[in-house]
Amino acid sequence: MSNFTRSSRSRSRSRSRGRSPGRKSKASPSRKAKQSPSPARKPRSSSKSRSSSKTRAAATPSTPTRQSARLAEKQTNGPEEVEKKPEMERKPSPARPAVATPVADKPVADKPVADSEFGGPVGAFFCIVLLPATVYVINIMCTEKSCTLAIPSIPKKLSNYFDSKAVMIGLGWFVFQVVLAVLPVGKVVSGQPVKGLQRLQYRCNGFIALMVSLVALGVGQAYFKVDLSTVHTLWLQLITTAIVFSVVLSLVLYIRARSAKPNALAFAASGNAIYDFWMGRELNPRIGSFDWKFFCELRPGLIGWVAINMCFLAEAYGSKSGWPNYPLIMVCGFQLLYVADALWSEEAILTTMDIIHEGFGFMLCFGDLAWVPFLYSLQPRFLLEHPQSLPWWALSAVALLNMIGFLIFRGSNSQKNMFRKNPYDPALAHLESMPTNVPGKRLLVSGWWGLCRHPNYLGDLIIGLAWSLPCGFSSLLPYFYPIYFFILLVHRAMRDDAMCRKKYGAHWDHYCERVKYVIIPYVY
Ligand SMILES: NC(=O)C1=CN([C@@H]2O[C@H](COP(=O)(O)OP(=O)(O)OC[C@H]3O[C@@H](n4cnc5c(N)ncnc54)[C@H](OP(=O)(O)O)[C@@H]3O)[C@@H](O)[C@H]2O)C=CC1
Ligand SMILES: CC(C)=CCC[C@@H](C)[C@H]1CC=C2C3=C(CC[C@@]21C)[C@@]1(C)CC[C@H](O)C(C)(C)[C@@H]1CC3
Repeated sequence: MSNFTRSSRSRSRSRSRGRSPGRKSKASPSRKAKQSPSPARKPRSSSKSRSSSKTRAAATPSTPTRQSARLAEKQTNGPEEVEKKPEMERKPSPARPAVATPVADKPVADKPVADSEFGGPVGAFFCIVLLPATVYVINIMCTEKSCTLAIPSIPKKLSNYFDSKAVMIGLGWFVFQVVLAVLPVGKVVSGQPVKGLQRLQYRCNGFIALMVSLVALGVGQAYFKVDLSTVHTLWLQLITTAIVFSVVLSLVLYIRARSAKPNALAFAASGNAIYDFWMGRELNPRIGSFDWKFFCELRPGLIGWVAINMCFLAEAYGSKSGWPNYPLIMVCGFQLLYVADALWSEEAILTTMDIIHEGFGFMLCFGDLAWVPFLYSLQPRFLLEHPQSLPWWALSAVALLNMIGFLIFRGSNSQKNMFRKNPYDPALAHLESMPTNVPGKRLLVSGWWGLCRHPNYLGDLIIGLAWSLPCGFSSLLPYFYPIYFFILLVHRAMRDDAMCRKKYGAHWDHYCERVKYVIIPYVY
């Protein structure tokens, strides 16, 4: 047993002994459910918090003075610091020691960070050049003729890359998605408070947009004889359209952000043109209530990815070669589930790093509009061009793997989202959490979030593997997604760790001691 755990137990015991029955009843669940204060409530100074502060101050060697301990208590025991369970009902809780963290740290998240992420401006420059090149290279390496890691024969004619029809399809799709997004249907949801500004409002009608888009595709093909295989035929030309469009949009956003107010700027805004173009200078660029980042993250690219898969399915069905292509049907089904779920739980994205922290620059713009639709559909395209036959037991095992990944992914994302929206949600009453120095922000330390610090990444990685396995093992390229995704998520976990350490200071270190593993319990 670590020192940490041992000391936590003894502290919990000493707290329990000193509590009177009266205090116990004060904290009874029914009473608390009634109290269930909103996150905006003013801090209370209850006898309970006074008694815990004594324990805290005593158990905190690094607390400089009693006065600072009292100040810290005020800071820590904000309105959201009410415990989820009455003290006496709790088992000695390993989450307790976090209360006894050094208390001098303040939230510093609003300060701009140095231009150090992604290797600074130089790293950003290489990302801007190399990532679009990767989209081309992977898609040129994996074609109908062959799909290997060998150096590809590169199409040389300009018409292989540019086509006016592809431009019309790309722009038409984008405008169609804008129209669906601004329709006054679907609920309006408040985002998280960021940078001390008012919560922004977001219209969530993504699931409706997905349904309308899929119906439009079906109707287009059935009644207007739209040839859906055009998407496959103009593949490289569509990629160019998406990349050029994302460059233009990022440039417009960058220029616009030069006149943005300081508090509208992203945390990473540094003043360096290349770095800011990559990371995004403005946090939430908007025209009226239309939010570019929220829109691009979930609509044109994500729905476009599913639409592309549907075009591949229609083509496979039409050509009859290798039909019924069960692996293709299965992977398209998995990916449809993933996207439909993202749009069904659209408001959950409001508590993600992208919406809260990232600016909207080339990284997200290109990632959303080009990287996602044209690389995440690699497995379905591979299966269309190279049909595989898998035994039923292999297909069943892959389906099971996808479901396990999905349960972890959705379960953990929903748990965190519910907790961030309302820490007093009765559905979360069984979970433990620990306070931080940021008023209103506790950290979950049990349930999914007690297993590791990024259970949602774990689920997502399992899902990613399940998308590639039906492609068999004849080529490594269909495994590009899980390999890239693992690197992305490990890097993302490191970035998130740095941001949270900045924000929560020593409380974050205590949290990391409590929840030791990053993504894979007992491994990493
Ligand atoms: N398919 C794809 O290409 C990609 C998918 N994703 C998926 O998107 C989802 C969101 O990812 P991402 O935004 O990176 O990460 P998270 O949704 O995990 O958000 C991280 C934030 O959650 C909060 N948090 C962390 N730990 C806790 C805790 N114990 N209790 C409560 N809040 C906590 C912190 O913010 P705070 O405390 O400020 O609230 C932290 O900054 C994931 O499921 C990921 O797999 C991500 C990238 C790419
Ligand atoms: C290499 C490169 C260009 C990186 C850009 C990263 C982006 C591709 C991803 C950053 C975060 C993303 C998320 C999703 C898609 C990929 C990007 C944009 C997401 C919308 C997928 C669906 C999920 O359910 C999600 C909503 C949780 C997720 C949010 C993050």
